[in-house]
Amino acid sequence: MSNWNEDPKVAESVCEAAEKFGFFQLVNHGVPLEVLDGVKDATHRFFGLPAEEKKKYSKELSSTNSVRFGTSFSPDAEKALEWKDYLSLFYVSEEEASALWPSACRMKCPNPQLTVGVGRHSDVSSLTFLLQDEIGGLYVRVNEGKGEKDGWVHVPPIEGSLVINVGDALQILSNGRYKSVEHCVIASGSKNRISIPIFVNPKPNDVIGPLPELIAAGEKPKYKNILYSDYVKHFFRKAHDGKKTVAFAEISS
Ligand SMILES: O=C(O)CCC(=O)C(=O)O
Ligand SMILES: [Fe+2]
Repeated sequence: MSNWNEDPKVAESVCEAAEKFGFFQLVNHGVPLEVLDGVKDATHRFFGLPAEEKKKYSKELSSTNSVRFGTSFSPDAEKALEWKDYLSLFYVSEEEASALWPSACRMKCPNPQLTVGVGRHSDVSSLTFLLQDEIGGLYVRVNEGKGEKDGWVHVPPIEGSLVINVGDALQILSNGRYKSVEHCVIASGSKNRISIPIFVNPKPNDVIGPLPELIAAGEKPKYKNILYSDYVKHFFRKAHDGKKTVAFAEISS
């Protein structure tokens, strides 16, 4: 990204990757390495806290909806729990973040072949920016529905890079041009992996649908207009189930 301003090829390859794969990694993005390392250290510090400390941010005890500590994805809906602890921080403003976010996790998975870290899903966001550590385990679906070519590709950790992926909201807004691709995380048998995804979302009260310019240009809308908060609620009502969330917005033919 270092010369995106001068070199039009940078924007072209971003568009091409968003159309073809829906996933790509950014390097030389200008976010200093120390900042990225600081975020990873902070994540380790939080998950390294005693269980009682972390529990203060659980759904039952947290004093705010903007900060939530939990486990799995939707424990009530999952037959087998996903092997994941998370701390969700909903960024509203700098003031709120400094007042409410915790100032500062550990388990080894005894049988990684019997579990998933994060089940197959696509993100509901417009775009996701993901900082992962050096352990790896993120897999992306390629050639979906293309028989033998259908498979999973590992997203190798690259120091200092950010993994970017297109989410369902952008797929819907672009009327399917940019693809929100299925992905999952395989748990490591021996190491604690951390990742910090930043989901850039429409506002809960936004109505999203294929952009009017696209329809004006003669495209047939593939998706209905939907309230984004309804879409997100639909996502969280289910266990992770691949790419099925977007069917909620599809116009049935
Ligand atoms: O941990 C990762 O690399 C990906 C996590 C993920 O896909 C998600 O939280 O939506
Ligand atoms: Fe995801």
